[in-house]
Amino acid sequence: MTSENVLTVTDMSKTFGVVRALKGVDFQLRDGEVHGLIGENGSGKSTLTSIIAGQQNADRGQMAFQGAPWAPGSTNEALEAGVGMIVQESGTVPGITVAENMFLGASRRFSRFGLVDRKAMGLGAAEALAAAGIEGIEPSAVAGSLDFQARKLVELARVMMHRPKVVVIDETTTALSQDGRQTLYRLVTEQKARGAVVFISHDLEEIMTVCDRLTVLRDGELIRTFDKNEFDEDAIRAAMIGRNLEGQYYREDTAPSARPEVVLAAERVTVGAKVVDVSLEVRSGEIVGIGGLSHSGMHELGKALFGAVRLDAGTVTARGRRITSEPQAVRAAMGYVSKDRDTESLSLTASIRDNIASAGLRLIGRGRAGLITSRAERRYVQRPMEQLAVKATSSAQVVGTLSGGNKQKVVFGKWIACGSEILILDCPTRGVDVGVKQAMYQLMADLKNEGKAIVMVSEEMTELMGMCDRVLIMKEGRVTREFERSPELTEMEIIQCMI
Ligand SMILES: Nc1ncnc2c1ncn2[C@@H]1O[C@H](COP(=O)(O)OP(=O)(O)OP(=O)(O)O)[C@@H](O)[C@H]1O
Repeated sequence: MTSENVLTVTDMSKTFGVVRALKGVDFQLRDGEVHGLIGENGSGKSTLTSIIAGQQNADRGQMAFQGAPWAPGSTNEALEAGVGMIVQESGTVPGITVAENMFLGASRRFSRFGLVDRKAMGLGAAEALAAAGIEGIEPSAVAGSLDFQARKLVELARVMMHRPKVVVIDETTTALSQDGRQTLYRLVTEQKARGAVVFISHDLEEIMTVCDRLTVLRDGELIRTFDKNEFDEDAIRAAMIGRNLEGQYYREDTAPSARPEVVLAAERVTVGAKVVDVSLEVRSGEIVGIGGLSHSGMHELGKALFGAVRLDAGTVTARGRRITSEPQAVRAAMGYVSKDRDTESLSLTASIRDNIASAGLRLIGRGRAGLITSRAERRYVQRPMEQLAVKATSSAQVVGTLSGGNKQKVVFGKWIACGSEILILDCPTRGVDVGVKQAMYQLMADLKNEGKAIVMVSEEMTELMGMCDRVLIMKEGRVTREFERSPELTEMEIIQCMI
C-alpha cells in the first residue's frame, strides 16, 4: 500500500440551521486503503461523504483530489471525475428501468439520430451488471419493481461501471442479505486495488475486518483516526460515544418463553412464488424471528402478515380478525416497520411529530372542540423521541432532513407510541448505532414482557439468536427450519440451512 493521499479534506464545516453537522474536520484518504467511518447516528458521516461525492457543498473548508482542488457541483460530475458514492437509502429512480438508472445523465452515449437506442443501452447495462458479478437483474425491469437489495446492487454496478478512483459506501451492508454482502465485499477488494474506499458502517466487527484505517466522528467532530494495529473495540466505542456502553445488549434469558394465547396466525399463505404455503403462529409475549437470504421470501412474508400484499391463497388472522389490508392490520393493533423506510414507512416531507402521531390519532387527547391540541400531540410524541433518543432540533424537524438512523428511530417510535399489540419489524435496527440498538433491544424485551407479540425479519443472525424465542428460516418461499431459543445455537448452524 502506498501512503500517498488520494483525497484530503481540510477544516470542513457544515451547518443546517442550528445543527452543526461538521465542525472543522480534517480527513485524509490514502491510495489503496479501505477507510472506515464510524460514529453515532447523526455524528456527520453522511454529511462529510456527501460533500466529498458532490451531493452538497460545505460552508467552509477545502478538498483536494489527486493533488488538485476538488469541488464537484453534482454527484454525476463527481462520478465522471472519479469519485462515486453508494447512498444509505435508495439511490435509484423508481419509475425508470434498471438500464436507464445505470446510464442516468449519460443516455447521450446511446443516442442515434436523436433517439435513444434502448437495445444498446440494455446491453451496456447487462455488461456492467455482469462485470460487477451481479446476477438475476433484468436491465429492462422497472427499478421500482425490484426489492431493496436488488436496487442497491444496481446502484453498486452503476458506480463501479465508471471505474472510479474513490468509492464511498454509506451504510449499505445492512441493506443486503448474506449473498449480497459477498458481492459487496468482493467489489470493495477490487476497488482497493484500483483506488480507495470510504466505508461507513455501524458494525464494529465488520468495519474492523474490512478496513485498513478507521476514523471516528462524534457530534460533527473528527475524534480520532485508528491505524489497523491500533484497532481495539473498547477504545473505538469509547471514542464514538465518549463513555463505555454498559449493561446487556440482547435479552438476558436463554430459554424460549411466551404466553399461551395465539395472537397472530398465518395459515397456508401464498404470495406468487415468493411465499409458498407458509403457516405460522405467534403468541402473546413471544418474539419470532424470520431469517433467510434476500430472495427467500422473508420480506414478503412480513408484508403479507401486515396485509400489505394481496394473498394468492391462505389467511392471516390477528387478534381474531382476518387481515386483508393495512388499515385492517392497524385496527387489529398491528404495527409494521419496513426495510425500505423511505418509501414505505415514512412521510419524508412531514415533521417528526406528524409522522409519529399519524398512527395514533385516536389516542391523542382532544380539546373541547374535539380537535387534537398541539400540546397533546407534542406530549404524545415526546415519549418515544426520548426513549429512542431521536437526534433532532425539535419534533417539528422534517423527517427527510434526519440522519438515516434517526429516521429509523422515528418509524419505530411511531408504532411503539400507539401501543401496538403485534409488531412486524423488518430489519428494525438497519442503520442504527450500537447505543440505540441496545435501547431498541431493551424496548423489544420490555414489549415482550408486557405481552406484546413481535415478528422480526432480519439479516443479522446475531440479533435473531439474541432476541428471538424461535427463529424460522425461509428458503425459496417456504419455511424450511425452525430453531428454538438456546444458548447452544450457533450462527453457522442457521446460515447453513439458509443456503
Ligand atoms: N438537509 C438537512 N437539513 C437539516 N439537518 C440535516 C440535513 N442533513 C443532515 N442534517 C443533520 O446533520 C446531522 C448529521 O447528519 P448525518 O446524516 O451526516 O449523520 P450520520 O452520521 O450519517 O448518521 P446516521 O448514522 O444516522 O446515518 C444530523 O443531526 C442531521 O439531522
